[in-house]
Amino acid sequence: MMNLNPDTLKLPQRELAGQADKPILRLEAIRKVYGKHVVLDDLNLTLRSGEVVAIIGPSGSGKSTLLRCINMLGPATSGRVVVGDLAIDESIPPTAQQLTSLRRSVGMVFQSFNLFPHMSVLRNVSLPQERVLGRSRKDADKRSRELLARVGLAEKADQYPARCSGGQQQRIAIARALALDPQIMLFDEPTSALDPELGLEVLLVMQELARSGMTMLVVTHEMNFAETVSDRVIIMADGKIIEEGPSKEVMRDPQTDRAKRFLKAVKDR
Ligand SMILES: Nc1ncnc2c1ncn2[C@@H]1O[C@H](COP(=O)(O)OP(=O)(O)OP(=O)(O)O)[C@@H](O)[C@H]1O
Repeated sequence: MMNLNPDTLKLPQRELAGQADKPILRLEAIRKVYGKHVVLDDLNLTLRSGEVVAIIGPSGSGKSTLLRCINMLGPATSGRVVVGDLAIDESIPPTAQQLTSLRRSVGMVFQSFNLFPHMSVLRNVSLPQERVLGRSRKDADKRSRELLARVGLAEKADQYPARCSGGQQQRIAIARALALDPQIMLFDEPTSALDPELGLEVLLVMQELARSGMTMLVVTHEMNFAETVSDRVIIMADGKIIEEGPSKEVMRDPQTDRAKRFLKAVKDR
């Protein structure tokens, strides 16, 4: 079986020159409270254009909640999310225009694929483009076929999702998110519902996406991904970022306090 081996699949240094300082996503003092339970505790985070950041941490540390705040699927209690030129105060209901801009700018891939079972694969990828971007069906279908080819599924376009494996369905979900030409892609444990072999297909697509320069924020338990594909690793616990740093530093040197905390966070899951 193929493997995401750090030595065989190490990416060439991606070209970030010229954009390295440009923040594309800024989270400012994000706080999320359920009753007395503080799930996100004044969290700050900045992603630069083209950066791939892996978030790891024990169950219940707030990783999914954070992603859901970024695209307002579950707004934070307070704080600000800035995506490119769009700034959203999480404590105020967004306008329809803000929400549309956000949905265009931020693509999201979930653990479950959430494809429409009664629509063909092609239609699943085309429909959001028509609804959100106002593309014609012809243009949307053309773009969908390009993206399905990019995720290795050109031949599945006219089939129904039920005829596709879990790994294929997740790759379709990635194509669907990419079809809106997002500035950032969020992934919430995209492989955890899949057998390792099918998960690998998805990871390889994500690796290709990272290589192409897409800005990505990825909640994952895939240590190989965090080590070989991401530029930076963030460790969350109790709604806070307890550690962060370049992947190689965090993942490679088991002697540092940082790495020990990281390993404990993963073991505690
Ligand atoms: N709707 C809700 N109402 C109350 N508490 C919630 C709600 N959604 C999440 N929580 C709590 O928020 C905390 C963080 O949950 P979250 O799903 O973000 O964690 P996580 O780090 O993604 O965990 P996992 O790795 O298990 O998915 C948990 O304690 C959870 O019980």
